[in-house]
Amino acid sequence: MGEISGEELTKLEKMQVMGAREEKILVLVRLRPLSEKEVVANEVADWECINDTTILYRNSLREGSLFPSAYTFDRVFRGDCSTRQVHEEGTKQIALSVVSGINSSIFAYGQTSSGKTYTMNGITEQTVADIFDYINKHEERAFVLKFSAIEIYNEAIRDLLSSDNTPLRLRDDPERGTIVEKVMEETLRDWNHFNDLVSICEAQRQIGETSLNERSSRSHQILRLTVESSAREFLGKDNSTTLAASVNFVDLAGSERASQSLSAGTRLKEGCHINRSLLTLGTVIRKLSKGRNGHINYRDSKLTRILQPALGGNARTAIICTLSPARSHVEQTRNTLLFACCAKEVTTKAQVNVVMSDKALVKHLQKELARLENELRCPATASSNCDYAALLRKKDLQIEKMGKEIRELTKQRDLAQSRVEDLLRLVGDDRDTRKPVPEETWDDDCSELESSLVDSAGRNVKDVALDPMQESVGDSTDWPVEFARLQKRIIELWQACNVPLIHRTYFFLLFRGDPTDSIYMEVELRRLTFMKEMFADGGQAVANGRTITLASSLKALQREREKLSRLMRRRFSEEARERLFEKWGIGLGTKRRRLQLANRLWSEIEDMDHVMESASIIAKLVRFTEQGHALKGMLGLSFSTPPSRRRSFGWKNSMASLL
Ligand SMILES: Nc1ncnc2c1ncn2[C@@H]1O[C@H](COP(=O)(O)OP(=O)(O)OP(=O)(O)O)[C@@H](O)[C@H]1O
Repeated sequence: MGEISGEELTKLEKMQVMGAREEKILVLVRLRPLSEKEVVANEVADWECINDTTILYRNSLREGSLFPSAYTFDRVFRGDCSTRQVHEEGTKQIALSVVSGINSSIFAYGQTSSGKTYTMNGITEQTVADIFDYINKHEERAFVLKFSAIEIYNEAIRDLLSSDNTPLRLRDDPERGTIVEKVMEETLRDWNHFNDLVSICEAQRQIGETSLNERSSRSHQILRLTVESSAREFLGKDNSTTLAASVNFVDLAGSERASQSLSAGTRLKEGCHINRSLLTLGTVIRKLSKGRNGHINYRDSKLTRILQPALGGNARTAIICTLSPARSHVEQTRNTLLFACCAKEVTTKAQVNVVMSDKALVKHLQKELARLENELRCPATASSNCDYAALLRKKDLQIEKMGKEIRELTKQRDLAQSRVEDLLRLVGDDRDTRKPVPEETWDDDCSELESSLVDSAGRNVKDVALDPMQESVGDSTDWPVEFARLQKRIIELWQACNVPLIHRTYFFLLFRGDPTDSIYMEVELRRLTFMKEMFADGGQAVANGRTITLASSLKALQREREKLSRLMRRRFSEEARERLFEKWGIGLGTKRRRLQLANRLWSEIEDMDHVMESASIIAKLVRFTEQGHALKGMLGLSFSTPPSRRRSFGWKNSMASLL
């Protein structure tokens, strides 16, 4: 086992090789028996599981018909079912996906005292026992298990394996999504070690007292087990690959209203936070249940940020909704069932997560590239009867895919640059805000903008491509139609995000509908969607000490227009300028005509003639036409161009060393 250390794994390149598997969240309902306290209080059990999938409210006649009396889920468990049965017949298959490299999450949701902790403790224990059992039966693979545990209490994250109470921070990692910074991760030695760690967590978890449940857990708890495995046969060899995935066990705090647990003082404060997190969880689930359209507010609470992959992302998910059968809890029970009904409409897209070693990945890509290039050169040998154009098209698409993979690899090698920095660079460089730049330096500005374009296209492929919530280019076979759709969407987003006009112009003129352009279109679309979301979310970011907001990008855009207007005097003769003013309806007697024209460029984005004309003017101003072809080559996927002839950028140098 020691051969694949955690450190070693961080050096490996991660790749998702299999197509995503889309499936609905598995929703289970578990009814607990009446508690002793409820029996003593002469409570009546009003809920009954009438078969394996349906739960019935038996008191509906007395209550009238305002609510449905029967609810159907993937599986319902009666009060006398054991947790083992819930695991075996409900969660086991999903939880155990983790050994095959598929992320999974098991949640317990329900009001206080309904049995969440009781259920999750058992499910966690049995899953870990199953994993150890699996490991014992698969000696041909070497496994590493890592365990971490956090709680979210009053919207502060605490490490349950550490006695340090300092709240942990969340960070958006371009590679791994939202991560909890500095969380302790213990490598599990054996079953006893696991039990020791769980005991530490239990002791650390905040326990409060409410009138509903004397040992009510007031925090959300997330236990995470990461499983990595490699075939022993290939360990340490060039072609070694590792499966890596995590399973989350999530025991949520009670979903009841703060008022209902007769909370006061500290308890009331807790209740508000708990409700805020659960409210966001409810909103996210409700929105997702209606499809993925529109903004999903994952970022509104720590809980949903951390659990984003489990809620519609790269994971298999099961939610166990726990219920008390007591009549006095009917309102909360219905709320829980409503949540469960929404949850069963939500789909996730799990993938097998394969980690490849540097060498294995490069070797694989080189081989594949050579094969594709060979087939392109000699199509007849590839298939004598098939349609040559169709073959070319297929190969083009494959090459695009390969290019994407290669750039993913280079991205890994350049972790120093974060996605936000890349985005900020594109929004515009406002280092020159304090002193105006003389016209003589304009060409430098252009090349700087040009570099940022190349840089962003080269570096952002993987992080944007991995975001499951982003819009995707899809597999449309009708490329011209798809191209027009993407182009329109990108132009709209440029406008919405105040993207510099030179960037728009370069991009617009370079990518004119060639099928191999699709990868750039995809990157651009996703990058812009992310940027728009960032702005929409309140939107500011800091890079190199500079803050960029929607407002500052607008200012930068205005400065760019002013620079362009100054450049018109240098690049166009007076006669040419006058022709342009006339064409653009700018009165020759009016003031600041050049600025008027600059202000109109790229302003009517619905009109493609206007867009084309704007791009053509800017291209002349920045002498883009002379550099166009070279620039496209520099964007990184021109396989036929020897690396030495390309302009040199950091990430491309590292690429050259790989190939
Ligand atoms: N299915 C069950 N069978 C028997 N007893 C159960 C069952 N579910 C829960 N209980 C008991 O009910 C009580 C409350 O359960 P538990 O603490 O798990 O509730 P909870 O939903 O986690 O509450 P809280 O949100 O306040 O933490 C415990 O004493 C537990 O042993």
